[in-house]
Amino acid sequence: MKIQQKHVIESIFNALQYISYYHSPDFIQAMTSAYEKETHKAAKNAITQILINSKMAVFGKRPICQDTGVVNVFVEVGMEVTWIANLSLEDMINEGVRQAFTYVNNPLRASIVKDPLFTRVNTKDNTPAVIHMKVVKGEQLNFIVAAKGGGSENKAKFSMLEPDVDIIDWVLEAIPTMGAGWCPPGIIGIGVGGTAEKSMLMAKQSLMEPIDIKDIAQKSNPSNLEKLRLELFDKINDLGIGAQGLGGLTTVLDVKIKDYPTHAASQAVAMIPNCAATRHLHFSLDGSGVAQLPQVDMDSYPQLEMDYTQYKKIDLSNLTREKMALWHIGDTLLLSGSIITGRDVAHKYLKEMIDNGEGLPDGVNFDNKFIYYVGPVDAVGDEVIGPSGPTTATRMDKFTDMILDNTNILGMIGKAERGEDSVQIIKKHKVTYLIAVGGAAYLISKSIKKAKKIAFKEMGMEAIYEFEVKDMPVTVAVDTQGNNIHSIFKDIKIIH
Ligand SMILES: O=C(O)C[C@H](O)C(=O)O
Repeated sequence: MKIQQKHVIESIFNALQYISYYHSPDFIQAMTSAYEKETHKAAKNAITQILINSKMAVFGKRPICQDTGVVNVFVEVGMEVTWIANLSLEDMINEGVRQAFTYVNNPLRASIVKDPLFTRVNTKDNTPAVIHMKVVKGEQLNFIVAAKGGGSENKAKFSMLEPDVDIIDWVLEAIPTMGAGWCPPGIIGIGVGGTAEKSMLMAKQSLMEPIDIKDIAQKSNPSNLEKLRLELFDKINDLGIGAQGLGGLTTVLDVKIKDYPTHAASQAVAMIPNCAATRHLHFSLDGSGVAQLPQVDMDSYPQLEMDYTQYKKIDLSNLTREKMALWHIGDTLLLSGSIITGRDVAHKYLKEMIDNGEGLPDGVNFDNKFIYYVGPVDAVGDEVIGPSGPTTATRMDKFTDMILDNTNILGMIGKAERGEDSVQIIKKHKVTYLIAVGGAAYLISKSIKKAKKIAFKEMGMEAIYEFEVKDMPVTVAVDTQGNNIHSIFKDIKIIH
């Protein structure tokens, strides 16, 4: 049967919409068992939010995470496939991406910028996808469609090791340098062998496999690669990094490894983490129509609710530095009041304006406010704003002194650890750094009651908003005395 272009486009569209709000059942199962065994309070709270958020996303048919990802597609093209098409396969895939990211009922966040070295202009529809094709025997197309978050992709590692270097040592040294910006608990994908680029590709491909480490552990006769996976799984979790880097029992839900023959002189090793918003879907097209996507059994989600009794309510409109000085790391708060958003590009522009003597943009006033590092998904229907989880604060470290020296800000809200310099600046200014849970974006968005763009309005996800929040759940990560909840990373050079 001939493969029809419209079936490819529609299947890609459906797959991307589907994975924007469905975690796969293996992921839910693995995260649920991480929840059940977690004994560290802060980590358990983060996993609880991730699981509640995941279920809410299904009911709302809205993205699990505001970072709806860069689209990665792996396609196997059967040698006997024939077509009814006038676009190239690459163009068909990109058309599916365009339609999925601009779909009126569930628009996803356009995160892709072109001309990455210079203008970095947003392509507005999240194209192009990163596509890998392989020609295989047969008469069908096999697709893996993934949406990979930027925070986890940023932490990819690669080394050309000497052949006798133990990769366990390399992995255990590299993992802490990734900090928490990759939103653990997640999955670590490793590629070993081949050439430099082949190892990277294998690391990414390995992340597309189902979570099965528990099954491997039950095997009476695991292969050498499986034994290595088990050893790495235990040793990485023994590092104690935990959910969101808060210290805990589960940092990884699985460790995947792919290998390939290599040059006698080489041992290429690549590692790519996948985050708490791991999203990928596999389907085939044989010419008979659009791919049928799996039905999800909602009973596979745990019955969890937020325990608001653990939280202290904070009215931001009458918060003072004296009151804030009583907060301690690990305190869980429900924020109500006005906060201002801003992420990478906004910080860059704010710095330029301050350096030029122009001051802050009209309408932006940080006095006694928190800045929230977020790039939201656009609102749809009667939503105030789409999913709005935190972005990696570590990238904003280089702006911390600029912001604190030039505004009367009370603190920052983001995710992951701050660098030691930022912690000292936070302490000097007697402000705080709060974290929201990366991977709980839809849940967080429900605490945003008003959202108004107030600066850089044409910059899509990089615009500055004023949010009016009611009971937004956060945790104190750096307090006014400079105590740091992410002290596990204190002496580690985080690479970001
Ligand atoms: O872009 C975002 O919203 C978040 C990003 O994926 C990050 O983890 O830093």
